Amino acid sequence: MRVLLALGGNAMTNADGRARPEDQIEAAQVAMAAVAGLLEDDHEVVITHGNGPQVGNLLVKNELAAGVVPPVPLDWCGAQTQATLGFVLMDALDRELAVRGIERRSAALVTRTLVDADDDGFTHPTKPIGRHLPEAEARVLVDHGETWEDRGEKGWRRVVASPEPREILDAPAAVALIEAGFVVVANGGGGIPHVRRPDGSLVGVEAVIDKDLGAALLARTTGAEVLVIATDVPNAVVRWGEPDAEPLGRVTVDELRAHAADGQFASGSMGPKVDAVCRFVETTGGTGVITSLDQITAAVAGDAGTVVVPTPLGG
Ligand SMILES: NC(=O)OP(=O)(O)O
Repeated sequence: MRVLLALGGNAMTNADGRARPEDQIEAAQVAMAAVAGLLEDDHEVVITHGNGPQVGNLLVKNELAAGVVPPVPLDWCGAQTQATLGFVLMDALDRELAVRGIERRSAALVTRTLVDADDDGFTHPTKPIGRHLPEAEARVLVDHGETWEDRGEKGWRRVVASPEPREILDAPAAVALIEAGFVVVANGGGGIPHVRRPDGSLVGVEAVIDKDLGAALLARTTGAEVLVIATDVPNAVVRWGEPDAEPLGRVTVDELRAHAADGQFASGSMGPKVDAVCRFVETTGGTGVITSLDQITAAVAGDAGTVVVPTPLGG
């Protein structure tokens, strides 16, 4: 089967959310063990990844160095994260494949994604990026024109525009590489957001696309049969944090949509993951999976994780 694996920002940092190079290399190694497991089971694997921590760190570097070297816009920062995380993932996969004696080549594709210039996301920033700060420090940055919001016990986090992904512009290149046998890393950070000008040309815009929604579109566009959203918990859970909390196993897409409508999944964390797998299942009839990295091979076999399937006719 062709499997699209979406790695969250947390899968590319250490347990405290730190994104030093060594943290990212170590986290990538864990993720690529899961990919190698899927390859051993004869699946084709396409990988995408988040970039929230990394793109936020690049913006901070921009600000600190502004008087010395020219700052670059947010779409440039997103492109830089695709390149950096792409090579880190490829190196980690090569190491894992060598240990297991598997021969497979990989490629990381700088990928542009089309968004609408008048998307509400440009006027209502929702995408959390970068580090958490205490409220007092965040409010100083708000006074300088940035948008920050309270993200709970970890503190405040900057939020930026996050328009809806409409088209993976470079999907044909990804498909060509997949068909040629490559393990492809594509559409990192949801893709580099672009709009089409009235004359038909493309231009990058300052935003960060939700990588789960980008993953759902990439999975559909590349003909994946399974979309796996890897996160830090083995299942989506209803009544999270309550004594009768219930991890969801196999559910229909209508059942999962009903839980979402009931407010069971937090926006900015489990909410977009649930929305992404539902979109994928609804538009393709394929299977959506939400699970942790260590459960991925079992989840793709239907034996672990939250496995979302089409609602039967009349169901
Ligand atoms: N772009 C994006 O959604 O990144 P994270 O998953 O790391 O937040």
